[in-house]
Amino acid sequence: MSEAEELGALRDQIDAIDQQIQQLINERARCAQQVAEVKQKYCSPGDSVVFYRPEREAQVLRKIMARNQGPLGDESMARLFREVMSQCLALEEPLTVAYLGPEGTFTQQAALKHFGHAVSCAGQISIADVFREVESGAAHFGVVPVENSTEGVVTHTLDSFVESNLLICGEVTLRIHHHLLTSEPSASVTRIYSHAQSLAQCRLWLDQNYPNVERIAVASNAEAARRASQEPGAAAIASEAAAELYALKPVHANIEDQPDNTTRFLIVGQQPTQSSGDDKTSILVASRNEPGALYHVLEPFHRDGVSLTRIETRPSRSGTWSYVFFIDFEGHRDDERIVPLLAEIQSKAVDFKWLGSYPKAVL
Ligand SMILES: O=C(O)C(=O)C[C@]1(C(=O)O)C=C[C@@H](O)C=C1
Repeated sequence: MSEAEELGALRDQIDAIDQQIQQLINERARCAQQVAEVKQKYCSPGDSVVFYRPEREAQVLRKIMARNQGPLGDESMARLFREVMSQCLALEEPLTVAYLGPEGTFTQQAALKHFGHAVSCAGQISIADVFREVESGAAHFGVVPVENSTEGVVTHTLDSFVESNLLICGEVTLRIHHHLLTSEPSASVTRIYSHAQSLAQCRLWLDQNYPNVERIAVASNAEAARRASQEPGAAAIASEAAAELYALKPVHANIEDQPDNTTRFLIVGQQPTQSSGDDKTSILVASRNEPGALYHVLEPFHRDGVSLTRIETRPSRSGTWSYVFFIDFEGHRDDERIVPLLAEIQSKAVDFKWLGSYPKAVL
């Protein structure tokens, strides 16, 4: 057989398989439409129907990864299904997701990684605006950064939870790669723009490669890229998405000092999320300003063998030298062993707020 004949035979097979996949995807989409009707039928009058179900999505993606046998990798397969589910959900209800913008930020990438590309993303200029959009109902959900593996916690996000009644309904992590972007030859760069956190994450690389070039912190990496596209002699540290958006060249790729630089983002919404079987819970606890206060809050976790995944301390705004603790731990509020634990912590704390129980990040 000639090359053309061999390719022709294989491509006929691919066409036939595509036809089957297409039919099956539409069959799946019809099921999702029926699911939407059932949700509407059983929704109590006066309540709004909840179409997006983070716990079910996490379960679907986990099953896909567990049964995958290749040659496509588990994560690649899950990403394909992530998009299929995203389109199915859009048939039930088109979602608007507010994120910390502008367009081209890592938070937008995180939003698309979590929800897939069938949602409409609405970029906001601050974390407070993301919370406001969701609280007012202008957006169904919001996505905000909460911690970075090299730079630590995003304090604006934690502080927003003190005032807000929004609940965490998901988390997503993103490997952060920074690139030096410019439209000029790299030797003629006289200014480098980026967000302060990104400048910090590339500090050693900048010291070695651009020791005498001015570093200017701006509101976001996307804003840095926008400036680099307009000002002669300017470069930006930003993502590949920002490079595409502003037609800049990545003259140096992956310049972050820590190769495993990762940012964790939270999804916030109005409704509580049911247990997915592998969840995390976030709480806010204010304890008495006395010796051993933190120990008393944490002791029940140790005693019951519940793993803490994170603890952050923030000054409380209500009194000098008093603190609130943000605690993340493994388990769901409705889990048998978590119910009494939370009741005990609540009884000991001066102030207690459940911020949400949600599926651990799958992708
Ligand atoms: O199972 C549901 O509740 C659905 O609506 C179906 C489906 C899916 O496509 O699998 C779509 C949206 C939900 O967020 C979860 C899952």
